[in-house]
Amino acid sequence: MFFFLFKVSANGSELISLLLLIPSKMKIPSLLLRFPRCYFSRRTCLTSFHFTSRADFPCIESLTPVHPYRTKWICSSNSLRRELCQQAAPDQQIEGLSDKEQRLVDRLYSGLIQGHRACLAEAITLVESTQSRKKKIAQVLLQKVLSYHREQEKLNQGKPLAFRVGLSGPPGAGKSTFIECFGKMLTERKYKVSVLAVDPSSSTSGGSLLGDKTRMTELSRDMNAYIRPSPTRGTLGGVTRTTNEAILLCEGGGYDVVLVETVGVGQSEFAVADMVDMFILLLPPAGGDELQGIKRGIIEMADLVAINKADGDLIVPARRIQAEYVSAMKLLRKRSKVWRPKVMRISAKTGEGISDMWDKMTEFRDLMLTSGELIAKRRKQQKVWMWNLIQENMLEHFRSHLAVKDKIPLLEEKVLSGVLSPGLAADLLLKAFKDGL
Ligand SMILES: Nc1nc2c(ncn2[C@@H]2O[C@H](COP(=O)(O)OP(=O)(O)OP(=O)(O)O)[C@@H](O)[C@H]2O)c(=O)[nH]1
Repeated sequence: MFFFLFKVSANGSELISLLLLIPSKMKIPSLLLRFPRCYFSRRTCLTSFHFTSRADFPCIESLTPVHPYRTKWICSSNSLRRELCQQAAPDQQIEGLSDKEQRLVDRLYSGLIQGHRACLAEAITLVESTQSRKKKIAQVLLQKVLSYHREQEKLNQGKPLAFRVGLSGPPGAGKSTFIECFGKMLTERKYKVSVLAVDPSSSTSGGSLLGDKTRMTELSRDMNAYIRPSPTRGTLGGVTRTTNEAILLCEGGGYDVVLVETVGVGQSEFAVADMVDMFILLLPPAGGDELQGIKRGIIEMADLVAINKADGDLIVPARRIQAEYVSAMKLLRKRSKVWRPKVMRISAKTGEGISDMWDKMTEFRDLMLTSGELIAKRRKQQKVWMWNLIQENMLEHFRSHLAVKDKIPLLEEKVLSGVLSPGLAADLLLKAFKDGL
């Protein structure tokens, strides 16, 4: 037997929340977990569900509150259960999952939004899976997390739940030292921080540049931080899919700042710039020659350039590099009406400038938010995400299609030996694919 409490607004028109009292050791009924508009956080013996409007639950139309915070017992578990069953939106209904898979989704979803790190880790592993069945389960989970997101953002007056920050820089720029220092500063200020390290090298070299366990040792022990290396299987599409989804899961897990780290010498940072609110480039105090690996385009994407290691003997070169970047960035095309990219000096080792950098970052976020640019950017990113996924899946589908699979090596060989032009080979493959559809 459960008991329900409703909290209503002063004029009675808004249902603020529904509290469901469940003994702390009792399992949350899976039916409630499945319902897309149910949100809960277990507090000792209380589990609360938040709804945005009374319209969500017509059965309480007759409720007349006398006090803004008046609570009222309203119905038994059975009547709410009936209503939940009727209201589950068709697009949210989970079809084709076995009971076991359904239980997995429910468990991960409930653990995730209650902030359990183990569930977040398991959920990210699920979205990273390449197995088609697991991919399907992951999509169901993500859909639930997305609905949760939407509702939480509504409750937050439309403001995004988390600040998504991309961080890139060449190897040795001091990224891990910076994240350790920056992350600790944020957790001390009571923020929850997650770090997703996108490491395109891990699939090809077998080793991991960013996933190294010795990096960020202090932060990884911090209960308010979550660090996750994210292998991408070498494809850009892999970065897009798994990282975007991991960001969403971290936000669902209640992380206020989601930091996405890339090495800065490949293509992945371009993909990452398309999924974050702010893109930061971390550079060592070194001149052009030493930074050859850094692509020019990356500098153009930066909202903030931080020249690291501005301490000791390196202060002078750091000042010089800062001045160089300030003038170089003046020549870049303006990407925002409210923000001009900044160049700052910091020292991840001494912590100097890190707090100022956070101030600049929040200034950026606030300006972008009030001007509407942040929301517009996120919307655009959703579209880019969709098309990147289509591109990736289409290519996979194309390569493995029976009509072309066997022809590919032969035609590639002919193109390599110069017998066939690339254009003609592509036409032949595309025709075979279309005919085989
Ligand atoms: N003087 C000084 N050294 C620093 C600073 N930040 C990092 N370092 C040093 O720079 C070296 C590289 O730092 P990391 O944090 O490992 O750099 P990274 O960018 O994560 O490098 P990868 O893991 O190779 O990508 C280490 O020896 C750090 O001690 C800084 O602010 N000042």
